[in-house]
Amino acid sequence: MKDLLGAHFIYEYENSWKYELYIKNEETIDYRIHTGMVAGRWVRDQKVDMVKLTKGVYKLSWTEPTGTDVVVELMPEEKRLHGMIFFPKWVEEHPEITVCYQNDFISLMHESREKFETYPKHLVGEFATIIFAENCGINNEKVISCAPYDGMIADIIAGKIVN
Ligand SMILES: C=Cc1ccc(O)c(OC)c1
Repeated sequence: MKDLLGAHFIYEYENSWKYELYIKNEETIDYRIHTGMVAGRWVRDQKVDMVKLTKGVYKLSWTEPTGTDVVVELMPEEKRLHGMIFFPKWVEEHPEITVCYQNDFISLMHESREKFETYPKHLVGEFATIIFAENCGINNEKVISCAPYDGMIADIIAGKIVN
């Protein structure tokens, strides 16, 4: 797992959704969603299950306060990953509720998952290409510390944002 800890990735799913992931430590991730169904959403301190499946292949699995479940299989050396997202029905119907800095809206997520429908779930499984990778060290609170904005990925790739 050592090689993965502190990793900061930006990747594009084959459906064009662009996500940013920071592996803060062995049990925690931060992330930002730049484009796609819930573009603008960002999250810190999501607890995850992290395992190394074999050399160069890692699996991250977690369940979110919205009720969304996610499994991401990372193959950093191939610059590839596969993500499987299990959205409750309500997130597909009201994605805008989840577009926020979630840490400030945990009770709204919990209320919404009770108020609206869970089933049938909306599954999105896609491969993605890793377009940016660096290591920012573990427990770096600066990596994901503001909302995503248009052009942010270009700024990060250009080295205009230093953590
Ligand atoms: C729903 C969250 C979610 C889904 C897919 C991802 O690759 C991800 O990375 C941080 C997060």
